[in-house]
Amino acid sequence: MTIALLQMTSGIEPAVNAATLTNAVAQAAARGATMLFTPEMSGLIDRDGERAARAIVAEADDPVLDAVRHAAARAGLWVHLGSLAVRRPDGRLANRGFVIDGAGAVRARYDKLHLFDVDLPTGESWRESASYAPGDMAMVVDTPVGRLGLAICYDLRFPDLFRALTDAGATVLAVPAAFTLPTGAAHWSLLLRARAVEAGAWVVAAAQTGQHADGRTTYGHSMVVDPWGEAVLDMGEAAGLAVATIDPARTMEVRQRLPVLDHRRPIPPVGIAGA
Ligand SMILES: O=C(O)CNC(=O)[C@H](CS)NC(=O)CCC(=O)C(=O)O
Repeated sequence: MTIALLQMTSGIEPAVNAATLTNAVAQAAARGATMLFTPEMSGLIDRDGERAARAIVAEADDPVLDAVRHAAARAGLWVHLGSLAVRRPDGRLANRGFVIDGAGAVRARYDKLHLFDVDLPTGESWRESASYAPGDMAMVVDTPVGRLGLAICYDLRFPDLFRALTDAGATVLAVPAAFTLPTGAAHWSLLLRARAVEAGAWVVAAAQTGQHADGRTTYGHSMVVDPWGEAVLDMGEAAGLAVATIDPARTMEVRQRLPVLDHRRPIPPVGIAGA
């Protein structure tokens, strides 16, 4: 099964990002892919809050979602649109991922659960929760590549979410991202490989990369990790499209060889000695 990943340097103009996405859909189909994966915030990367607020609309009015759905239908390709910023009915924003089928229909949505409120030693400071509301539901969805568990970026640091997705039958875990440079260099591949090994599942992580028009820099290194923890694709820093092969039989083989999912135990109460 061939999948495609789009590594992007999304900018501040949704129409330009939409064109990159629709081109990638056509290219991925031409290269024989069954499904395309795109990064977090594919449709807009803009840290200018006022300008972004004008560009971010309700899901039903989102021009990027509309363009990608039509492209998917034209190509007969499934697409995981890693995320878009959308305005919720209550006025707050959601960082929302979409799984779109080969007829252009939205099969699943997922609103990022863990919001990135972090101060880095470099002086970079993020307060995602100032504008975004967290989701209230985790999600798996059946796709041609298997049962797909949905996560977004900073979610990668919370293994409980991935455990829940695995318990719900996920055999492929999607982690679209826009990682920072320092945290990417220190933790990105480590955490992706750990999630794959713990779950005995494929991890597909399409990422933002490079210097964005809003001034930020992202880490890149979109990856596919197999259920044994081996990185079968690492896209480095250049933007563009790559393909990889997902073998569902490999999941079963690894889960049989090392049946950690069957060996789980309810964790008994934790004693605190010396207290
Ligand atoms: O808001 C946008 O425009 C795009 N979204 C992001 O950049 C998000 C939220 S600020 N970034 C992360 O979650 C980085 C996590 C990370 O780097 C880590 O966990 O180390």
